Amino acid sequence: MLTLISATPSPYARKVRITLAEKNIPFTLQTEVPWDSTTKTPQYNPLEKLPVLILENGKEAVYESRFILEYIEAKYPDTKSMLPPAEDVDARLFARKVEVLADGICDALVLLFFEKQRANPSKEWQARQLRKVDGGLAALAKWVEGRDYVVCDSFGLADVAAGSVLGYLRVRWPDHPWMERHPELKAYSDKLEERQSFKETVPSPQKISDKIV
Ligand SMILES: N[C@@H](CCC(=O)N[C@@H](CS(=O)(=O)O)C(=O)NCC(=O)O)C(=O)O
Repeated sequence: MLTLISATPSPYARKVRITLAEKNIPFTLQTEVPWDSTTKTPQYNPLEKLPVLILENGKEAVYESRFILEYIEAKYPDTKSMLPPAEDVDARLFARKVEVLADGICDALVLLFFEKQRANPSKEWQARQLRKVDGGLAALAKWVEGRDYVVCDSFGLADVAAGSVLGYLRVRWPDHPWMERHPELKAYSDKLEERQSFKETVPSPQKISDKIV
């Protein structure tokens, strides 16, 4: 069986958990704190990041969430596709563009999270990351406006990625004003959180024991 190394707050890992659930692909969830020395992640990913998908042989591993999702789509063709039909090239590329934007917002949020923990956090660095978060959310809000799903009016990869970053904001930045600033994003996120695959993967904070910054 597949094993997914995940962490409770991880928006990147949530994308994979949601996708495996939507495709009804069974897997074992291995929850870790990638920042602690106890993590097994480096044994499977030299970049020491999760999520990591450990394949059935227990040895080979796939890492980097975008690639894990591409791998799952390619290797499990009989499951529900998370992408528009192959002939709709532009829609498929747009879905991946939404994932790039959503992941980029997550990247800036992670950098912001750790900068705030430094002894002397840089105001300029925090401002730069927050600009990326706010700019990314504004772009996402435009794509989502008035729609239930971002691409081709059906649930797919773009919604998994967009829903994961919005769910991450709920947990990691409860005081970020994105819901007031973009009510359409809030409505969109609320609807996604009603899906079973979202309900069973709600993120939560983790306790990091090691000193990392
Ligand atoms: N681009 C990567 C980012 C993954 C990532 O940053 N994972 C974090 C955990 S979390 O932020 O998702 O909770 C990690 O393992 N960090 C450990 C490290 O960077 O050494 C992906 O999409 O998989």
